[in-house]
Amino acid sequence: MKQYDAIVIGSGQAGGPLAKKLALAGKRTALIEKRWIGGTCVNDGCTPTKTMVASAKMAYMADNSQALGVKIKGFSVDMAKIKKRKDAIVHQFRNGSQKGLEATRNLDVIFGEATFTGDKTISVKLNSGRIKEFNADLFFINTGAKPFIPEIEGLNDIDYLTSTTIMDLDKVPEHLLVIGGNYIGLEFGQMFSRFGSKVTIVEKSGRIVSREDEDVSEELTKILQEEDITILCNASTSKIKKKQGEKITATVLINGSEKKVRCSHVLVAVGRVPQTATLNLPATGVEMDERGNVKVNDKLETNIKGIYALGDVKGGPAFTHISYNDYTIVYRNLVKNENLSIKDRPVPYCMFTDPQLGCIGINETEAKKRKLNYKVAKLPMAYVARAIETGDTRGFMKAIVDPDTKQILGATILGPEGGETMTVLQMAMAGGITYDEIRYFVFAHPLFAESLNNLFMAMDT
Ligand SMILES: Cc1cc2nc3c(=O)[nH]c(=O)nc-3n(C[C@H](O)[C@H](O)[C@H](O)COP(=O)(O)OP(=O)(O)OC[C@H]3O[C@@H](n4cnc5c(N)ncnc54)[C@H](O)[C@@H]3O)c2cc1C
Ligand SMILES: NC(=O)c1ccc[n+]([C@@H]2O[C@H](COP(=O)([O-])OP(=O)(O)OC[C@H]3O[C@@H](n4cnc5c(N)ncnc54)[C@H](O)[C@@H]3O)[C@@H](O)[C@H]2O)c1
Repeated sequence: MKQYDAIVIGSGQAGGPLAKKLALAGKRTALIEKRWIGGTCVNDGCTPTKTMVASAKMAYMADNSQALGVKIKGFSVDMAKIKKRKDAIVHQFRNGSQKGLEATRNLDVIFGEATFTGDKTISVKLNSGRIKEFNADLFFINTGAKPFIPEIEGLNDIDYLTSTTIMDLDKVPEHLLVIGGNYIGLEFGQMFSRFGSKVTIVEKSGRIVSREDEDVSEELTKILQEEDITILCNASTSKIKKKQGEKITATVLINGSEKKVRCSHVLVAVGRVPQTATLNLPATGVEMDERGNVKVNDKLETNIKGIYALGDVKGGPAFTHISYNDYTIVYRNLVKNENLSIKDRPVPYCMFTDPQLGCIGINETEAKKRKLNYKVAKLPMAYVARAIETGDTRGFMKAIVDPDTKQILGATILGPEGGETMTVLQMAMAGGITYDEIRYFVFAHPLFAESLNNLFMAMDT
């Protein structure tokens, strides 16, 4: 059995950089990956989707160019070329990372699936079919998550799509039924609508993006409906049927009444589950919660000393930047002897619909729930000079502030480049810049960020 100082399982957004840094710090390290370097973000998540969102935006702009005085006649969408461009960017990112890892001294990159067989001992089924055993003092689990497939009668009888397989299509679906109305459902729903599909979104809750404030759901619903996307809320798919050579018929229950939706493709986008099943964690004594997430403390250590879990596999906010931040915390604590924790770290996020939805801190719903003394600043994008000039006034800026301390408690920016404007407020929050200072802050004109003056000006003191 080969012995390492450290074994990292999974080359996600934490695993790859952590393995490299541990090896460079002098620890004999192995990185075990069952599929591709870069994990979900690079291969099935952020990189390919945002590449395709860019193509969809181009189609939208071509379709709406007349309003800005530019006529684009007879544009068309070449799905095969969109896929080819996406694949090239994914390969560039993946291969670049792999080369960097393989060239790192002290680091072995091993392609195969890891399973615990005993205390801090794993067996790896190599891609060649051979099995090897390894042990180490330190383990880092970064095995991520995969799409959750709900039990729906008839679903397994069709070639349903997931967020991974939908990006392999080289033809535009005629009618895409999307089950789930949050990040994945909305990003893909809008993207394929812009490519030319008819899109129907079926959402179980009373509204899409149901974790956001109601006005955000309302505005985004309006925006998507303006693009002819059908949104069915309080809706669940009870049955799916497909006769040979015919379309798929989905039976959707909306507030108890039945509706038949005939479609050509079904995308399942109802959340993700941790990839812990094949790890056999009980063999090394690591505890999981009832959903299979690895339980960790604020320093990302499991109940077994020396075994850590990072990224999506531990549950909680599932974003690339959170997984990457997990790596920096674990690395700095172990190698730089710091005393960092994930407690109270900011969790910004941006949904890449168009317009984007960028969020940081608490929203109004949360402020109410916590019975805080708060005020709301809100500015429609229709009042933002940059939005008017560029011809896109959809959405609004909203911030929650503490009227006593003048601190910003949270912000939701639904608008063009909403993620970037949200980040300006995130920096203000981190630096303790108050909203009354932002009122009179000098921003370059005419940026979206400049309108943060007006956002806080519109509030009474
Ligand atoms: C369609 C889509 C779009 C997304 N867009 C965004 C976005 O815009 N912004 C954002 O912040 N987040 C986005 N996310 C979420 C983001 O991709 C994840 O939160 C992020 O990749 C974190 O992953 P991770 O580091 O936990 O592990 P992952 O990246 O999931 O990597 C886990 C790795 O472990 C490997 N593995 C699993 N089990 C084993 C085993 N037993 N042995 C060996 N290897 C194993 C897997 O093959 C995989 O490579 C998106 C996700 C999806 C699905
Ligand atoms: N831009 C980004 O940062 C980004 C983009 C894509 C994905 N992600 C990450 O990927 C994760 C998974 O995204 P997701 O959208 O699949 O999951 P999600 O958990 O965010 O949303 C799932 C949605 O499906 C609904 N739903 C659940 N069961 C349903 C059913 N049977 N019928 C209809 N609707 C149902 C839920 O109410 C919810 O609105 C997210 O947690 C997110 O962190 C992030």
